[in-house]
Amino acid sequence: MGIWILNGQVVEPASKKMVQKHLFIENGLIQQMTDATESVNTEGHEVIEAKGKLVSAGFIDMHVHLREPGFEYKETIESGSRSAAKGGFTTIACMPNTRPVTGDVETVKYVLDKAEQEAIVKVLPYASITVNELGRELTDFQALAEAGAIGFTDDGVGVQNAQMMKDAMARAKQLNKPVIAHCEDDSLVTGAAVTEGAFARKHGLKGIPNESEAIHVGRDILLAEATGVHYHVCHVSTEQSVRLIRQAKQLGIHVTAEVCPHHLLLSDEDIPALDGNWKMNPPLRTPRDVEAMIEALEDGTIDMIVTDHAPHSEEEKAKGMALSPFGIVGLETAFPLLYSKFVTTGKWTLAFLLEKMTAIPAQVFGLQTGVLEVGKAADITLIDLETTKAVDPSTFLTKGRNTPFTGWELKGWPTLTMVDGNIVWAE
Ligand SMILES: NC(=O)N[C@@H](CC(=O)O)C(=O)O
Ligand SMILES: [Zn+2]
Ligand SMILES: [Zn+2]
Repeated sequence: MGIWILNGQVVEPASKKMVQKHLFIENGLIQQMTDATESVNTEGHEVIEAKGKLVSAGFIDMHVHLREPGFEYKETIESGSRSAAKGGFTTIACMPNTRPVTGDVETVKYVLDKAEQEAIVKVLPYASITVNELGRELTDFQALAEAGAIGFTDDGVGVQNAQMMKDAMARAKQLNKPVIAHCEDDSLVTGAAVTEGAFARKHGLKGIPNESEAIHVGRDILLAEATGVHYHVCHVSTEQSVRLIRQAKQLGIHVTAEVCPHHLLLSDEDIPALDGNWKMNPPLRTPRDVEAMIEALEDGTIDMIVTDHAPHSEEEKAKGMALSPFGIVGLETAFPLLYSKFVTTGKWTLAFLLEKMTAIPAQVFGLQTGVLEVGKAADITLIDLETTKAVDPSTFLTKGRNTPFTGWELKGWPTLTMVDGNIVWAE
C-alpha cells in the first residue's frame, strides 16, 4: 500500500512558484508528482488530503544538541527526534558535547544504535575534534569517520590552539569530511553572559565582545585556505564574522556558514530581564549585527539556517542570566518564527526560506534528501500556513522549556511529518 498526498501546495524549485500537486509515495520514495488538475486513482492506498497545506521536503537541521549519552534529563535522542518531527524536521545532525563526549568509536556507535532504535527522524552524528573537547589531543578521525561521524566539531567550546585546528583540518581533508567550528576565543571572553552592548551597559554587566567570535573565523579561514578543508562556521552572530566569510567566499576558499533563528530575530535590546531563557552562546548581539545576519543570509554569505537546539532543565535555567547554562530550544519554533517574521511580511519568498532549511544544507553536506523529486526519499513535511497559534512551551515535545519566544503569535505550524514514506508525527 502506498500513500497519496492530495492537493498540497508545492513550491517548484525551478520557477519558485506555488503549484497544487498530488504526490504518490511508496517503498519509502516519492514515486509520482502530478498536477492536481489531473485525476488519480487512489484505490487501495492511504490518502492524505493536503488542500491548503504546504507540502515541503522535510527540514534539515545541521546543528542540534540531543544530550544523549549523559544528559538525558535535558533531552534524549528519542525526545529530541520527536521534537524535530513536530517542527517539520526529518534530518538532524547532533553535536558531540555529550557525556562521554562523542569522540570515540564506541560513543558514535551508541548514538547511531540509539537513533536506529528510538529516533523517529534521521540522526547524523558529529564527532569531537579533540578528546573530551578539551583541546589537548585530536581524536581518531579515521576511526570516527568509519564509525559514521559526518564531520568534526568541538561545539560548545572553541578550539583554542591554532596548530591543533590546522592539524584537525588536514586530517579531515584527507577523509573528505568537514570541520564545523564553534568560534570563540577564550582569552577574549571572561565569564560574561550577554553581548557587549546596550543590555550589558544598562545592567552593569561585562559583555562578550564580537571579536571573540570573529577572531576564530578569521584564523580558521586562513587555516582552511592552507589545508583545503571544507570549513563550516557554526551559529554566526557578528557583523565582523560575516565580513570575513564574505571575503573568503570571494577568494574561493571552501567555507560555509549557518545562522540561527534567534540571531535573525532578536537583539540584546529585546532582552526583557536577567532571565536565563534569553541566554545562549553566541549571545544575542546588537541590532546592527542582526541586520548583518539577515543581509548575509540574503546574499548567500551565510548558507543555511540551523536551530542550535540546546535544551536545558527548568532548574538549570531558573538560575538566571549569570548562572544558568547557555542555550535555548529551537526545533519546534524555527519554521513558524521565520515564516511569520520574514515570509508573511513579504521580505522573503517562501522558496527562499525553504531552500535555506532543505536543499542547501543537503547540498553543502552531501545528503541524499532535501528536495521533493520523483525517485527521492519521501522525507516530507505538511504545513498549515494559515492558523495562528501562540508559542506554548508546555506543548513542546522536547524536554526543554527554555525559549525566549513564549507567547509569540505565529503562523506556519507543521501538521504532519513523514520520513522515508512513514508518517512519524501528525498533529
Ligand atoms: N548554543 C548554546 O548556547 N549552547 C550549546 C553549546 C553551543 O552550541 O555552543 C549547548 O550545548 O548547550
Ligand atoms: Zn556552539
Ligand atoms: Zn550548539
